[in-house]
Amino acid sequence: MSEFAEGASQGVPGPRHAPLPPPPAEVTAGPADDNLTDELEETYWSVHDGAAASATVRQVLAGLPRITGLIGRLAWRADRRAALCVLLCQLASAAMSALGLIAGVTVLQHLFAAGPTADRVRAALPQILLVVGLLSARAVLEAAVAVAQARVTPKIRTALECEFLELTAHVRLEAVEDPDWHDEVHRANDRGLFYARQIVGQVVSLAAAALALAGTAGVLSVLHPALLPLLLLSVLPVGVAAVRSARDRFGSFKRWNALQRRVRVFSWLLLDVDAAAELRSDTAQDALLAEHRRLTVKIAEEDTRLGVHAALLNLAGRAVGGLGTGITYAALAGMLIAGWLPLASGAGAVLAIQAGQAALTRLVDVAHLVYEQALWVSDLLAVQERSRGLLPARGEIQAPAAVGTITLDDVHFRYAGKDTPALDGISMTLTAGQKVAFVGLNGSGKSTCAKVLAGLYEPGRGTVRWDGVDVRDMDAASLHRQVACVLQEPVRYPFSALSNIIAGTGTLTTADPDRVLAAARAAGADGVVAELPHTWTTLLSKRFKGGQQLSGGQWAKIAVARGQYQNAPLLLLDEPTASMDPPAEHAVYEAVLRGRLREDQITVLISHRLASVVDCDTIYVFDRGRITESGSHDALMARRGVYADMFTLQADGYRPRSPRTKAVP
Ligand SMILES: Nc1ncnc2c1ncn2[C@@H]1O[C@H](COP(=O)(O)OP(=O)(O)OP(=O)(O)O)[C@@H](O)[C@H]1O
Repeated sequence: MSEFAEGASQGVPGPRHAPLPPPPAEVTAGPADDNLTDELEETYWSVHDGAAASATVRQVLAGLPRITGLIGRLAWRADRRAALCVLLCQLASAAMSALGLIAGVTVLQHLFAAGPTADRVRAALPQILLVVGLLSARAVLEAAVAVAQARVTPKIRTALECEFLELTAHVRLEAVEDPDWHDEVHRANDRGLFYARQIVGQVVSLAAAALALAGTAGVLSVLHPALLPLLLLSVLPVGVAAVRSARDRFGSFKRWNALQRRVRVFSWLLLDVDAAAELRSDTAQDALLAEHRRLTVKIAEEDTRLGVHAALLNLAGRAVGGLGTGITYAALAGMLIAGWLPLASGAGAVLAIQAGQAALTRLVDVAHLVYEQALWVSDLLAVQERSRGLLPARGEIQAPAAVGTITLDDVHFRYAGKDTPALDGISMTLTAGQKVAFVGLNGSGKSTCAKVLAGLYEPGRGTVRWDGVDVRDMDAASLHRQVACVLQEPVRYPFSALSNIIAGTGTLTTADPDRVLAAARAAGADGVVAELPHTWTTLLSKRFKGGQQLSGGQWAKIAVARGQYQNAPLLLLDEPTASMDPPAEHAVYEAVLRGRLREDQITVLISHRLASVVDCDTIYVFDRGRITESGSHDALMARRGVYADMFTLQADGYRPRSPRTKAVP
């Protein structure tokens, strides 16, 4: 059924819907005070925030070996020597701590022995020096760990970042246009790479804490095997309190983060350069500022609530931990009184238990952090893996630098999620030196056909052949190099004018000056560059000091020059001139058609302004994914079909109207 019904008055179609009641007199710009975060949708970049708060201890523990292995492999790949140094120095440092503790107990044994104090101190001196030596060695080893970590961490991040961009930048266009892919890639870029850097240090801290705990257990078992269960008794309550506190912190962070996102909506709007003019003319700033203030006050309240809650939780944790410590010390006293343990070993046990408690608290904290960060890093690696499967074909054959014919044979193409095909059996042959145009209504398939020609989309059915060779058998990158595409909304590179023109040849820095000038002239961009303060080297972005802003039409000319400079056997221009006024577009298309830099180039123009394409050798008229008419302008006009109707309609629009009779005042 049609979406529209005949309107009540004069046959004008009107929308079909139920009558709309008037709006309320009051409305909030954001959520109500008591529901600031709950109605927020989970955004693509926040899916793992607070995950550690809901993970069980078993999940966190079970994940650790995999994460440690993963980071170990990344470190190994990035810098073997540094990775090995971190591992060995970390182990050695833990051994120094344990030995230091044992040496400390021996010192105490000497000090607690019978005899004059001076003799006891003298006897303890070598052990004291040993303790000092061990602690100094530990400090040096920890510094070595930090240095090696500083070497390996940036390398891991750089390697991951380069590999990530290298892969995602080459993924097939169809995949890039999938919104889910967009979310995944941005999440990996924003969070995955960020946490990939953080997690290395965290894994090192985790290993240090685990080794310290193991070292403590080792020392206690040397002092007396019965001390091991005592350690468990004393650290378990501490561990429970640490888990509670870590979860609470992660849960709170999720809520705090949601509030920050709300605030950012307003700061973005207030700072956005595109919104600036309208905000000022609407005088909407004060309203936005008021809402911003309301939310920031809420954040301040949330901060205070969190701070107080954390302090209370900490107190409760310490109370529980203290209870465990009390029980431990009572048991220790019992062992001393029963004569199971010499006094010096008892004192050593107290030190070891304290060190063990501190190590466990750190271990729990870091384990939660590592668990959550690992989700982001795993995401990043999963995107990299998926990207590998989405790369274009790497056929054996290289696309030729010159082509005689490009043939499309019964090409079909359907976008993912669409019921109707965008191309429904397109056949055409383009020959070297030909100038052709694609015309037709919006959505008729012109741009899709251009992208299939450019090798950006692979046809679902049918073939595209270059001099008889199926492009599916060609290396996709080599094909892209032989097609110069100037698409709707061309990219505005924030670089110099010169870099903008040469970017299509795979370099931003090395130019062929004569060819650049010729390309700029052919596109009508020479006038644009000549008026810039530093001509070719002027930065085309207001974001940089001295950068210049170009108009839409000026950008289009630069983009056409970029296409011309590429000097490819196939040049596609898909309405890059849409933002130009008709005479300017006409001038650019005239320049493109007349000032071609290579005679054998096949030029495909897509335009809605038919006056721009009358000089083309062949004009293809698209309608719902099919070609309904084709031929030269004269042939199509003589045919009196759709093209002739469209052309006449546009031409009528430009014809001067008969002057109106002046109204008598
Ligand atoms: N990225 C895309 N994802 C899904 N559908 C798309 C996509 N691009 C185009 N389409 C659909 O494919 C059909 C053909 O679109 P195409 O852009 O090729 O038409 P066009 O003739 O170039 O239109 P226009 O004159 O508006 O540029 C349309 O129905 C359009 O909605």
